[in-house]
Order: sequence, then C-alpha cells, then structure tokens
Amino acid sequence: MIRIGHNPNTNMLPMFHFLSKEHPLLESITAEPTGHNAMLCDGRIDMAPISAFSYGEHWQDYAILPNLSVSTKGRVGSILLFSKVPLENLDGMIVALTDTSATSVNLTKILLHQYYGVVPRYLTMSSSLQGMFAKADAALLIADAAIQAALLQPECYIYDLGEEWFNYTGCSMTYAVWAFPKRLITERKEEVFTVYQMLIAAKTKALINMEDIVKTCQTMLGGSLEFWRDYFTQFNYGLDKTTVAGLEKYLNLCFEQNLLSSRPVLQFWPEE
Ligand SMILES: C=C(O[C@@H]1C=C(C(=O)O)C=C[C@H]1O)C(=O)O
Repeated sequence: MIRIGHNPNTNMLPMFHFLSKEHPLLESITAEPTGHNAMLCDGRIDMAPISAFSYGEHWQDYAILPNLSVSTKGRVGSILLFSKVPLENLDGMIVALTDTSATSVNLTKILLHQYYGVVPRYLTMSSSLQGMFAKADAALLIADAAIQAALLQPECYIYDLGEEWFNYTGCSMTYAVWAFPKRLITERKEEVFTVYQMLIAAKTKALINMEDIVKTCQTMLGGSLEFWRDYFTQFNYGLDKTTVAGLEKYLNLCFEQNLLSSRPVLQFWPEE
C-alpha cells in the first residue's frame, strides 16, 4: 500500500481525475499543499504532489518522479497577489500569505524583495481575501481560493505571480513536484514504480480528455467552460529540461535569499 497525497484543487485535476480511487495499492489522503508537505516529512504519507519549495527543504531525503509537475511558463491564473496598492509601494506594509502554500509564499518574497525592491512585513493567514484585507495591505491566495476571489472581481490590483516570475527571470515556474522518500527506492521499489506508472497513465488520459476536466471544474466552482479551457492551456504537467531549468532557478534563488538552508540538487527516480 502506498499512501498518496490527494490535492482537491482544480489545478491538480489532470493528475487525479483519472487515477483509480479503488486500486488496492493506493490510499489517498486529501489535504492542501502545506498539509502534504508536513505529512510527507513526518511519514504519514509516502508520496505526494508537494510544494517545489518543500522539495528544496528536504532534497537530501526525497526523490522526484520524472515527467510530472505543476508548472507554467508565464501566467498561471491561480497564484494571485491581491493588493490595495501597486506592489512597488508595499515597502514596510503588511502582506498576508495563505497558510496553504510553500512555493508561492517564497515566490512572493523573492519577487517583492528582488524584483520590486520592497520589504514588507508578513502574516500567515487562512485563505480569505476579506479576512486578509482586514489585517493587511496585500494578500496571497493560491489555487481554488485565488480563482474564486478573482471571479468576484474585487476592487484592487491583482498580480499573477507566474507572469511576474516570467517577467523577472524569463523562466518557467514549477509550483509542485511529486516527491517520495529516497529510502523507498530500496524498501518498496516495485510498489513505487507501479504507482508512478499509474500517475503517468492518469495524466496522459487527462490531457487527451480535457473537456471532462473542464466540465468537472465548472461543476465545482462555476465560471464558463471557456474560462476553464483557457485556465488549463497555461499549465504544463511534465518536467522537461526547460521546466527543470526554471525549477532550479527558483530553488537557487531561494537558497541565495536565505529562504533555504542549502542549495538543492535534484534527484529523479526512476532515472530516464
Ligand atoms: C498552480 C498552483 O500551484 C500549487 C501551488 C503550491 C504552493 O504554492 O506551494 C503547491 C502546489 C501547487 O499545485 C495553484 O495552487 O494554483
């Protein structure tokens, strides 16, 4: 039995929609990214689409499954910094950060400090734009919470951090990777490999049946079919050389900004 992290947000549907929920080898544990980051670290699950940042914290212990990620080159549509003022005016002000994210929280810090040259104060809060704006001048939301807040057209500036990252670095951005503890390569090689094949098959099936996923998203969150079709055109669920270069750029900047204590080296299994 492999205990995998199931992320219920729409951006993850291409990974999970066609993954068997009844398979005897799988048990799914549903949580937001920070929940899975913590559960993988303390052994409550065996494998999950964790925050890329969390891989950077545990790279000595984890391996990455190849050809699976949540990435975009440019606009992402669901990693949004809502702000009462232009970002260049945030120096010394308060930025609320969702407690569901690790990658985007640190992406926000890199972009604000390095690209916009401002150093705000940060609060970690649960994902409610109203609650965050009661205490802060800007608010980071990710995933469905960000989509839902943006659909309500709040009166504020809205920055897409995939787009900001691309403007800053010219690179793609990887938000999540599928990781598992390296020791499983020796302890439970066959099971991990079988689950890997299931994940790749589920993703492949999703990418040729995107209309199913688009309709599911509309049922979940509303919005037009056109909106959801457009949302998914931005994503890359693989991990090719260009995508890996963007991931390395992000992790290296995290290290250089003292957000990570060591410079991560990526290790993939199975090796291609
Ligand atoms: C694209 C997204 O990426 C997510 C962002 C994450 C993070 O910031 O830690 C983790 C998992 C990703 O699925 C999103 O939430 O919209």
